[in-house]
Amino acid sequence: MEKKQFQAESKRLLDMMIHSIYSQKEIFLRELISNASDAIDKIYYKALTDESLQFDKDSYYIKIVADKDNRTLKISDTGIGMTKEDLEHNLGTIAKSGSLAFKNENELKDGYDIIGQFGVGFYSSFMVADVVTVISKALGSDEAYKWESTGADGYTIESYEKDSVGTEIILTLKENTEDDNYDEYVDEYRLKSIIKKYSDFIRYPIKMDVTGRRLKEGSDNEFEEYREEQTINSMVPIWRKNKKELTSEDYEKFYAEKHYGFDKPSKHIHISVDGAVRYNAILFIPEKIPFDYYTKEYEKGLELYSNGVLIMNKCADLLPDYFSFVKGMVDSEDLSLNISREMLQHDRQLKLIAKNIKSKIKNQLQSLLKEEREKYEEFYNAFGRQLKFGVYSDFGSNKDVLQDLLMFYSSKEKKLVTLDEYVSRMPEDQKYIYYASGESYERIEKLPQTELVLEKGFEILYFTDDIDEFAIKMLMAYKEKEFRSVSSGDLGIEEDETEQNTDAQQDEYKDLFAYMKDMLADKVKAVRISKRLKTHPVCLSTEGEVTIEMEKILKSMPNNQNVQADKVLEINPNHEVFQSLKDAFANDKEKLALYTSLLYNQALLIEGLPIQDPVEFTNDICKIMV
Ligand SMILES: Nc1ncnc2c1ncn2[C@@H]1O[C@H](COP(=O)(O)OP(=O)(O)OP(=O)(O)O)[C@@H](O)[C@H]1O
Repeated sequence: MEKKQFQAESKRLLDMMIHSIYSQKEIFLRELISNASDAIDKIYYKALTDESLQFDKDSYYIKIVADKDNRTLKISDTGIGMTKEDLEHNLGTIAKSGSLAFKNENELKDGYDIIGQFGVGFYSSFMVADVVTVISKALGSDEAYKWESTGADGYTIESYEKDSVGTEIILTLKENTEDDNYDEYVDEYRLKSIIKKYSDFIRYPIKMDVTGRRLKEGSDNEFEEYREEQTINSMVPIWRKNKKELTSEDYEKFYAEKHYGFDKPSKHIHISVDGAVRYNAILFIPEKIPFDYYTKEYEKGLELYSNGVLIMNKCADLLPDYFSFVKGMVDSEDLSLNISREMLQHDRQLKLIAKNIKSKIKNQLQSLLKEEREKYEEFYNAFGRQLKFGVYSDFGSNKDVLQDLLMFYSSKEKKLVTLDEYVSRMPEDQKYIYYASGESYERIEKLPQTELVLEKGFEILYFTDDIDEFAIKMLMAYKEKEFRSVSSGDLGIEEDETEQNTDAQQDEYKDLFAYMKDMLADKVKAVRISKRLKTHPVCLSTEGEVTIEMEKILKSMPNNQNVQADKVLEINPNHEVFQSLKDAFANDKEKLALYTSLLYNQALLIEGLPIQDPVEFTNDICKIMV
C-alpha cells in the first residue's frame, strides 16, 4: 500500500509530539474527546436543520474502550465522520498552516509551548501512541476508510468496513519507559479521572465499560466483579451551571479544553441574562498575548450556540475590534438554528447581545483596574495597544467607552498611570496634560524638550507606541484638559521674567535667526530662541497638528503622503553655543553655516530622525576639530 507523507509542517509537529517531554501527556484524551464532541455537534446540527435526517438524541455519544491485553485505547464517536479526502486533508496537514513558522526552533524544542499556541489536537495522540489508527465513515457516504500512521514516516489510507457513521480512533500505546508508564492509559480508574478532570462539561455522554464489585447473590461475604456501561461526565455545559457552584479552576479547565489559549485566563466573566434577550455567556480575558494577535491572521470572535448547539465558531459581530482579545462563547435560546452569516449581521437579538457583552467587558476591565492593579497592568501591557487603537478608529466614536481604561508611563510615578490619576493631581497652574513621544522611556527621559515642563514640576506622560499620539489627537482632551506635546510651540506655561527676556532676545537677534533659517531653507519653518531648554543647546519643536513622532510613523507607512511636521529649530540662549553663533554671525559667515548645519543635524539625532548626509555631518565635525 502506498505510504503518503505528511506536509512538512505537520511532520515537524509530529516529531515534537513523538519525542515530547511534555509532562501532561494525559491531555491527549481531552483533545480526542473534544474533536469527537465537535464532530457530534456537526451531525447534531445537521439533524436539527435537515428534516431528511433522523433525530434521536440517544444516538449521540462518545465511547472509550480500553483493552489491557493488547494495550490499545479506542475513542469512538457517532459524529459526522470523515471522507477519504477529509482524512487526508484534516489529519495530514495542520489546519492553521504557516503558524509554525512564527516560532523559533528553541521555543519549539520541548513541545510545551506549541501545544499551547496551536492546540495541536489530534497530533497529541502521538505523545502516548506508537500507532494511531482512524476508522471513519462520513455522513452521506457509503464507504468507510482506515487511516493509519506510525508517526514521522507518513500514513496510509485504505478502504475499510464500518457500518455506522462516525469515527473510531485506536491508539496502540508506546512501550513503558523508566520515566513514563503508558499502561495508565488503559487503566479504567485513571481514564475515568482524566475524563472527569478535563471533559466533564462535554455535552454528550462519554461512556465507558467499567468493572464494579458487588456481593454475590445469596451471599453476605462473597464478592463478584461485574461490567457495566457508565456515563463518566456530568454533561451539563458549564455555562448553564450556577456561578456559585463553579470555581476558578472549573473556568480554567473550560478555557484549556476549548483551546482559547494556553495561558490561564486573567479574568472570566460568566453572564446569564434573562431579560429582553436571553443568553448565557462565558468570556475570558487572556493573560498572555496570542502569538499572532497583532497580525492579519488573528481572527476575533466568540463561539455562538443556539440553545446548546454550536452554530458558529467565531462570530465576529459579537465583539468590537477593540475587545478582540476576548475569548469565549455565547449561547442564546432566541437565535434560530438556521440563521446564516449574512442574516446574523442584521439580527436584532445578536446586536443586543453584542451591546450587552461590550458593557460587561468594560465593567470587568474597570473593576480589574480598580481592584487588581498589577493584574490590570499585565493585561494592559499585552492588550493596551488594542484599546488605544480603539480610541483612534471609527473617528473616535468609542473614546467614551475606552478613555478610562488607558494608561501611560509617567515621568513622576515611573510607572503606568491612568488619565484620571494624572488629571486629579495636576497643580492649579498647569493648563495641559503633557506628553513626550519617543522610542523608549530611556530615550524620552533624555529629551531636551522635557526640561521646562519638568522644571515646573509638571508630570509628563511618555508615549512609546506608534498609535499613542494618534489616539490622543482623537481624544483631544480628558476631563476638559487638553493634551499637549512637550515639543509643541505653545506649552501654555506662564512666562516669568527670564522668559520675557527671551522675547527681547528673539527680537534683538532676529537677523541672526533669519540668516540661519535661510541656510536651512525649507528644512525648518523657523529658528528661534528656546524657552523650554535649560541645559541642552538645541532641540526641535513643532508647530501645528503633526508632531515629529507622527511624521516618522506616517513616513513608515506603505502609502505615505510625505506628511511633514512644521519643525522649529530652537536655540538655548543661555548656552555657550549661542555666544559662538553670535560671534560667527558678526565675523565669519562660513563658520555660522557650519554651526547651523551641525546644530540642525544634532537636533535630528536627538529626535531619532535620519540625517540627510551623514558623511557631510562627520566631515563637519572634523572641521571644528582641526
Ligand atoms: N473524531 C473526529 N470526527 C470528525 N472529524 C475529526 C475528528 N477528529 C478530527 N477531525 C477533523 O480533523 C481536524 C483536525 O483535528 P485537530 O484536532 O488536529 O485540530 P482542530 O480540532 O481543528 O483544532 P484544535 O484541536 O486546535 O481545536 C478537525 O478540524 C476535524 O475536521
